[in-house]
Amino acid sequence: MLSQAARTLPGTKAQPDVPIIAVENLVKRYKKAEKNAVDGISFTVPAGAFYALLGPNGAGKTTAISMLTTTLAPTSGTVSIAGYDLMTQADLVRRQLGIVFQKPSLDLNLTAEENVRLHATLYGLYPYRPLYRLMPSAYRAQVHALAELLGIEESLFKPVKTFSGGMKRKLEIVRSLLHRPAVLFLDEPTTGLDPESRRSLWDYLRQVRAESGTTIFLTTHYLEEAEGADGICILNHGRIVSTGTPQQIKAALLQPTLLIDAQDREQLRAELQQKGLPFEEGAGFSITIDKQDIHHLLKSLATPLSLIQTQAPTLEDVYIQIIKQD
Ligand SMILES: Nc1ncnc2c1ncn2[C@@H]1O[C@H](COP(=O)(O)OP(=O)(O)OP(=O)(O)O)[C@@H](O)[C@H]1O
Repeated sequence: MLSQAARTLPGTKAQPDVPIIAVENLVKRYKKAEKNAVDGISFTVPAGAFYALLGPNGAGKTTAISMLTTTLAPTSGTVSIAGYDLMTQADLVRRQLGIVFQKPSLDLNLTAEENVRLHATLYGLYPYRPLYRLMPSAYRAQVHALAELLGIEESLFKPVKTFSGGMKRKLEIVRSLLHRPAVLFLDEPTTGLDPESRRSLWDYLRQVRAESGTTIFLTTHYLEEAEGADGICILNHGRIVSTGTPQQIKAALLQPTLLIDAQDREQLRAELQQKGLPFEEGAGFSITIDKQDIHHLLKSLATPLSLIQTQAPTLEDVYIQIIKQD
């Protein structure tokens, strides 16, 4: 469990019905570029949500997240985070953010705790003391609670160079949560991690959300990581090509597939052709069909079936379709 110090919610102006992130017509055109890298995107993220920004290489994700985190100036548009305006109140916005970028920025020769302490004192959160035990008790309580939350408390005093990739990521997250940000930005946080470390990182991030109410804004290439998101925004060529909950995005684009097969494939193929039903033949006959019509179709088939399966589309199926169509 978290100590009181770590549990305290961020000091933001966030209210449940007011979006914690509001982006309106955001544009970025790099110098000498012929096209906008981010081309007029608008979306909102409710406080406490888990929001995912997806898109293929070069879609504009890093450009967008860099603008939202105040490290890159927008060409035009407005962004407000926790009620503060990105253009006119960048300092206040920055205080609301925790950021974990693609490239780790840890000092490998220091221990995990020393990395955290350096960050805490650089950001003026606590006065610097040369030893952990001399640091204020509030700092020690907070570091301990966060390390426990992320499952690295036993390694706090070990040099970071002995850490696995997953542990380094977790340490960066501990560090980025120290000032109790309202929004935690994660740019492809699980790239390069093995499946087990990825899963464990997600378990811990879920816990972070549950315990602190922190909004999580993520970019990822791993579509299954976005399946559990409250909201998703898919970018391509700098524009939003789809947005909504994973269910809404899937429902709008893909219907479930019915997979059937028979000992007598020829007869089944002929029957499907006769009905004018488009199908793909592979491990069986894959038919895209309205849910209501499945029963009707099955009843009408004379060929004895050896396989009947319905397959719901994954976010990845939908994603590939969206990007192909764009
Ligand atoms: N500093 C820069 N100067 C000029 N063009 C840039 C710069 N950074 C990115 N771009 C261009 O902007 C577009 C969007 O790039 P961005 O890195 O934001 O995409 P991304 O979705 O993050 O891609 P990836 O998944 O590969 O990280 C690309 O066409 C890229 O070439």
